[in-house]
Amino acid sequence: MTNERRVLVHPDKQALTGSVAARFLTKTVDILDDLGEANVALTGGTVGIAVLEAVNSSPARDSVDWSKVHFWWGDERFVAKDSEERNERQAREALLDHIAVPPENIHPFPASDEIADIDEAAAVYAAELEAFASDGARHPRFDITFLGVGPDGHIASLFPDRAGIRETEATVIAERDAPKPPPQRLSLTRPVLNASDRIWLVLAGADKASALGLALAGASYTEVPVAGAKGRKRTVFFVDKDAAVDVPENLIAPSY
Ligand SMILES: O=C(O)[C@H](O)[C@@H](O)[C@H](O)[C@H](O)COP(=O)(O)O
Repeated sequence: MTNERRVLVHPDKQALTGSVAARFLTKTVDILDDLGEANVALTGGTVGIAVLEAVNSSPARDSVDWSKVHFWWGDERFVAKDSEERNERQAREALLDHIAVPPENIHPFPASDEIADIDEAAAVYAAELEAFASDGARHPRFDITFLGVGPDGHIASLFPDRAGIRETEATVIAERDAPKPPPQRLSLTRPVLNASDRIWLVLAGADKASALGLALAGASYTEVPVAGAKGRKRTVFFVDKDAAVDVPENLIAPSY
C-alpha cells in the first residue's frame, strides 16, 4: 500500500465511527505486538469523541493492553480543567475513564485554571512532549493521530490563514482568536502532526465536503489546513457519504 492519501467512505456517521473504532483496536494490538508501546494523539470534535464512544462500547475494547498506551491530544480548548468544553474531559467520559490506562499515561494540555498564561501553557506541553521523545526528537512519534476537520478545513486548532498553520519551529502553538469557539486554544503544529506514523482523519456531514474536496484537489494547506495533513506511513480519511461528494473518484478506496 502506498502512502497516498486514501478515502474510506461509509454510509453514515454511525458506520464511520464503528469502523474507525474497530480499526483502531486491531491496529493498536498490532502496534503493541511490534513495539511494546503505543502513542496515540486524540482529537476533539463530535466525530472524534463519537469514535472514542464506539471504542468504549466495542466487545473487543479490552483486547488492547491499555497499560502500554499513552494518550496525547492534537489540540485543546484553553478553558478550566472541569469545563465541558475540554477535549480531555470529553475523552475521559467517552473512553479513558472506562479502560485500565495508567493515569501517568494520559498527557492532557494544561487548563486555564492551572496555568493562567496561554503561552506558558504551550511551553509546558512542549516540555512534556520532549520529555517523552526519543532519538533526539522534540516530541514522541505518534503511532496514530486522530484529526477531526472543520467546515473551513481546520485541523486540531490550526485554522486557515492563521500563524499557527504556518508554524514550523515550535511544537505547540497558542491560538488566541479561533473562529471556532472557544477562541483560546492550544495545538500541536503541522510538523508534529505529520511526524505521526498514521494520521486518521474522521469527518462526517455535507458541511465538510467542500474542504475535503479542495484539500484532495491540491489546495494550499495555509488556506485549507487539512490539505497539509500527511502521516509518515499512512493518511486515511474516514468519511461518510455526505462528506465525500466532492472527492475525486480515483481517491476513493473500494468499499468493503
Ligand atoms: O477542539 C476541537 O474543536 C477539535 O480538535 C477540532 O479540530 C474538531 O476536530 C473539528 O472542528 C471537527 O469537529 P466536528 O467533528 O465536531 O465537526
